[in-house]
Amino acid sequence: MSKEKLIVALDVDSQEKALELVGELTAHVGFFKVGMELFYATGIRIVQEIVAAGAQVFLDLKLHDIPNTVGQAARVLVRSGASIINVHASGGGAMMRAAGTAAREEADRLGVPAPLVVAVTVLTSIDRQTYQQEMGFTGEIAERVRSLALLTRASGLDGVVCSPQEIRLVRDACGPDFKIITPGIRPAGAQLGDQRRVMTPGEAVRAGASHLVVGRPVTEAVDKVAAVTAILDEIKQIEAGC
Ligand SMILES: O=c1ccn([C@@H]2O[C@H](COP(=O)(O)O)[C@@H](O)[C@H]2O)c(=O)[nH]1
Repeated sequence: MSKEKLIVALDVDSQEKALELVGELTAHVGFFKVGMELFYATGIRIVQEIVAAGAQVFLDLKLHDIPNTVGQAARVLVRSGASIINVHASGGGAMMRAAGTAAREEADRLGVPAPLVVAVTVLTSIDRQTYQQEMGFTGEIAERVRSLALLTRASGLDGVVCSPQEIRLVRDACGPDFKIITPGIRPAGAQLGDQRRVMTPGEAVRAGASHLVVGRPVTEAVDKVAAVTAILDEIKQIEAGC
């Protein structure tokens, strides 16, 4: 269970570096995230290679454009074999419906399982001050995450990306089957970097996350296997009810 719960973010700039990380971690990790840096450097082939190596891929490109453009892009991304693709919820309901419909249609056409399509709510790097003073919102981040999660569900998508600090409110609002994918995961004592709304792996699992996304705490560790093992042990302890 914990092997699928943890998604390691491959934030590197070449196929060689990505496949080296996959090779090193694959005995422990069943899910990897391909984001903009790696995708722009390598294209869709890197996703196909990781899938061929036996792991699942969250293709984190955060599509955000007019509905037709996002729908057509989602159609192409389904051909990669990714298990999860995503859009920005702030693109609106029509855009999200276009992504979901296109992904299901293309998967049907190819005779493959449709990927989960999820929507990013408020980036985990944004804190209250940035949200209100720079971005000009008057309410709380949690309120916006809740309303975007409800819009995501109403638009027929499978779940959201949010910070671990909003897991419980999204779970309460959207129900037990809604996927909640949380970056902003930092083991106790780890560097925050640019992340602002964070929790530890154990806290996020206890709050009800479907998947945890972890990048630098693993990929920048001297002993990456030890870093992953420590996170998995923390997840397992919570799952076992300790
Ligand atoms: O709100 C968001 C959405 C996506 N991300 C992505 O997750 C990883 C986190 O990496 P760390 O090194 O563990 O900070 C990264 O690829 C982001 O693009 C996010 O952090 N927050």
